[in-house]
Amino acid sequence: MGKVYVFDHPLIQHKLTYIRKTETGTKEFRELVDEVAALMAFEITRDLPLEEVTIQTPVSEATSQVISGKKIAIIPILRAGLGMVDGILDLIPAAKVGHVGLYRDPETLKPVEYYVKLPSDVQEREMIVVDPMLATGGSAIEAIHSLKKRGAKQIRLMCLVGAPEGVEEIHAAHPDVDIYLAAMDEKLNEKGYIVPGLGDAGDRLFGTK
Ligand SMILES: O=P(O)(O)OC[C@H]1O[C@H](OP(=O)(O)OP(=O)(O)O)[C@H](O)[C@@H]1O
Ligand SMILES: O=c1cc[nH]c(=O)[nH]1
Ligand SMILES: [Mg+2]
Repeated sequence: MGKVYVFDHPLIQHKLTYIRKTETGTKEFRELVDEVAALMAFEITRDLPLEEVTIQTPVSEATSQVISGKKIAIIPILRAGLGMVDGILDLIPAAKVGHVGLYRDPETLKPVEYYVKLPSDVQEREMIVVDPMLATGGSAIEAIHSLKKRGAKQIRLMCLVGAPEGVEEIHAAHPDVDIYLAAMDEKLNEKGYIVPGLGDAGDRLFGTK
């Protein structure tokens, strides 16, 4: 069974509060999502393997540590996942970026896939699937399924806000995938929106409503 981690760092929680607020406009919303994604990337990379190297400081020779070549790919679920990419790349500039295009049908709440483009070395990379919202879980389940179908072996899911219903569905469909959240909210409403949530992440990011 996959694990769920909720990042309780005060900076993440503070910024998330402003992301949630109705009066936060597109520009600020976008900046805050970017900043929270970077802070979450800092937390999620805690377990990256290190190796020792010998270097020369201005004073002496020293043994020091560098990240030992772990290959990472960031996979935003379009559209809203795009809002998290730049913040993560600020911390992991060598990561490759793959895209999975999905939208949730507003009537059925089922995901509809319209685009997939991944790095060619999918099998060797650790994939971090990103999307601000984990609601019913349908979109993330489909995205992860799409990655596995193309050979991905190591997959993690990073979202800003999750609903308990969606987390449960991911565990059932993909027990090998750990989930990383900035907040676990209360529930879904009758339209499949996260309560209290932050509204429609894609529309708020791109100003389409
Ligand atoms: O867990 P689920 O119930 O599947 O819902 C979550 C999905 O819904 C939103 O995308 P949306 O369909 O609004 O597409 P968009 O990002 O293009 O706005 C969100 O960004 C997730 O991808
Ligand atoms: O609350 C929700 C649920 C799905 N998609 C969103 O953007 N927000
Ligand atoms: Mg949307």
